Amino acid sequence: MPLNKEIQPGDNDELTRERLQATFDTQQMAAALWGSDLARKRRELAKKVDKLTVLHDSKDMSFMTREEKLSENARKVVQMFAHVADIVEDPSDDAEMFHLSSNAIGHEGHPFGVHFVMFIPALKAQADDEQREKWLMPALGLQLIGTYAQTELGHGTNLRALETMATFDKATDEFVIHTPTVTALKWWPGSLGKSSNHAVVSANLIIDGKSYGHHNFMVQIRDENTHKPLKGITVGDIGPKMAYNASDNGFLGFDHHRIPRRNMLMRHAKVDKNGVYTKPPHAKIGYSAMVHVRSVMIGHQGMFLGSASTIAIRYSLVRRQGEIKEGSGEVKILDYQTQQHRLFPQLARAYVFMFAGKEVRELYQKVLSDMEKGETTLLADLHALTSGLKSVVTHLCVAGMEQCRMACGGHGYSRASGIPEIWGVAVGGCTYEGENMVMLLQLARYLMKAVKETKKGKSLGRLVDYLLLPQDRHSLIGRVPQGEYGPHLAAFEHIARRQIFKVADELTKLQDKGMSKEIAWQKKAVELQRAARLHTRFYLAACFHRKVQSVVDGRIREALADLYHLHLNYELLDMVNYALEDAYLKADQVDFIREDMYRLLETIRPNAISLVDAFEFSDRELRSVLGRRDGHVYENLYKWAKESELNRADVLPYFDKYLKPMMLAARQRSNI
Ligand SMILES: CCCCCCC/C=C/C(=O)SCCNC(=O)CCNC(=O)[C@H](O)C(C)(C)COP(=O)(O)OP(=O)(O)OC[C@H]1O[C@@H](n2cnc3c(N)ncnc32)[C@H](O)[C@@H]1OP(=O)(O)O
Ligand SMILES: Cc1cc2nc3c(=O)[nH]c(=O)nc-3n(C[C@H](O)[C@H](O)[C@H](O)COP(=O)(O)OP(=O)(O)OC[C@H]3O[C@@H](n4cnc5c(N)ncnc54)[C@H](O)[C@@H]3O)c2cc1C
Repeated sequence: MPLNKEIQPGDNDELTRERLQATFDTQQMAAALWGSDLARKRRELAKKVDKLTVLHDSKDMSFMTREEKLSENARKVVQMFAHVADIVEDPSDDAEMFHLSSNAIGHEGHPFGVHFVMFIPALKAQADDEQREKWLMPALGLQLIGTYAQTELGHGTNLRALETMATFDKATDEFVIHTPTVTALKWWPGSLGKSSNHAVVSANLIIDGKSYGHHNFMVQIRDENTHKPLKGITVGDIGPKMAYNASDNGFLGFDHHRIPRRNMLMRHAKVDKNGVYTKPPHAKIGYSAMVHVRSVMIGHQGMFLGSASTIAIRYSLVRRQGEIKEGSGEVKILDYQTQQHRLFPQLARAYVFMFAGKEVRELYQKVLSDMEKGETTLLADLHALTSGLKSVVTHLCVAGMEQCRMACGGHGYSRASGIPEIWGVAVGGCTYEGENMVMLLQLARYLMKAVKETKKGKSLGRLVDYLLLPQDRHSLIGRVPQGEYGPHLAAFEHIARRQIFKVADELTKLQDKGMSKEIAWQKKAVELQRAARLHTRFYLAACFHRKVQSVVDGRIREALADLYHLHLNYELLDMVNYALEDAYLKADQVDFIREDMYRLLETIRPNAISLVDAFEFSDRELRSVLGRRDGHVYENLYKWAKESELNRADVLPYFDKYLKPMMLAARQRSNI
């Protein structure tokens, strides 16, 4: 029995030979990646979706208009819910449902795109028991379609400047929701434009002329039967985007639209019928739906990068181009060192992002259950961690995916590769749920507070305990036996700690000279976001370490350790300037890291296909001609191109309309 479980009769021989070299069992590696239970469920789920033709794409989405895409994904999402009980074991398991959705629908969006990821989490965390009964149950039962309407045309980041008003009218026991200016129009909410009939709307709470800041309100926006906007509501689609075009991101305006007082989500903050306001236990508890998405998107981004790596690595084993030794025949492009250097670090990142995604989800669940009891101590840690991870992971993912695309040459640029669409979806993550730079500065704020605590000999939290440790002056990389690469991990720690203390000292110096805290912060903002990035990259490396240590099976641990060690080398070289600044690393140590990285590229090469097969992405979910499991790329690229709408006739009307008359006239002129 081959260790790589993806081998099937009829596959491209090149890929089969590659798969036979696996040093580990791909299903066991899948269990390490997803957890054994989820890995099994994913496998069974993909088989079931294969059999259910109602869940299959009616044609390649690349050849559809936006309206066709919306309609196609509405059809499939309805079929998905109709069959959900036969396909998944636990419909309340986000991971299983995400896998079902990737297989059946893909990543271009659908009418329930924000319903499950924000609308329901907002209700779970912020609605009181009576409100949960009224909206959460119907929302879970698909009796309504919800979205999360916070961002406005004029403001997305600075939530304190949101303009939408919710003015309490004591006489009628209602809130009057109003959009006072064009910049106050809600702008961007997913599935708002044409699909949703309910929205959790962020608006400034105003009681007796006093503003209490923005709070969340449940607003029905469309009639449940006719789907027409309700009186006082203007709603529509904001138009095409870079990608994600099966989602109708929308705009929304209110003209003194009235809702009952009890439509304010009142688990934490409350307004009674006399207009008496009760503060929530934590000022930012109303931000929980954002924190929810930030926590799930880490793993999702890892999967996007994993998909792009799968496509590029499989294709690089099918594609032959050029000779390494003259006369010995063309080589697979993955045999070029440059190709391995381009792709294997992306593969390693995909693995660690998925591991980090799992860790951060566990922390989110813990904070959520604490919040249920009114306990909010860990909220700041979770906010700091998710802010940093969200920013670093999305940034590295899209940079990595772009490497994957370029590594596929011309065919990578074709939508047939599947990479342009997932790249377009992933890059949205750099902006949504808090623009990356802004969120890095949120983490930096936490790190600066942590430095203050450290100076008192205390730790602000588990994530910053390392700030209390003394700083080594010189790295031991290459000076002691490699072992588990402890000195490498220590270098990540050193670089992060040094940058964090350095910028904290610089801030203090500026303030000591009389500069205000805010202006000093501005002067050091670039250095602050660097500190946040380095801290997060250390967290990721440490997370990879924890994962490798936890694996019991020797073959899996060895293959995973190769990826981990490559990750350490590659990332350290990427930020080596920080280690050279204080001579922590010497030039010969940098050479040592480079040479070890090249050695690891060669070690990983025979396992490359098995490491991507272990993600167990089905062909249906990859939606890529280049990344097909069976490796039959060329004949299918030709088949795919023939589907292009431009090939419906040999001659298209624009030829007769424009080109032919021009050429005729040119010929006539030349005959004169
Ligand atoms: C998975 C696929 C999904 C695809 C669908 C995608 C759907 C996308 C949806 C969206 O994009 S919804 C809209 C998301 N919008 C944002 O993310 C807005 C970003 N802005 C903010 O989050 C905040 O405004 C801010 C940048 C965090 C700043 O907030 P604010 O000005 O109110 O606070 P500060 O003065 O900066 O900080 C005060 C204090 O509060 C702490 N804090 C801020 N946020 C949180 C939080 N979420 N949880 C806990 N604590 C928080 C902050 O750290 C400060 O603490 P101290 O330093 O004072 O202790
Ligand atoms: C695909 C997609 C889906 C979305 N879905 C939703 C949704 O469902 N619901 C919803 O409410 N919103 C949604 N959004 C909106 C999204 O949350 C906002 O676009 C995002 O929070 C950024 O806000 P902004 O657009 O106002 O950018 P801006 O804040 O205007 O940012 C522009 C630039 O200014 C910089 N900047 C801004 N403030 C600061 C600062 N304090 N310090 C330093 N630099 C700063 C930023 O870093 C950035 O470079 C979605 C957006 C996208 C792209």
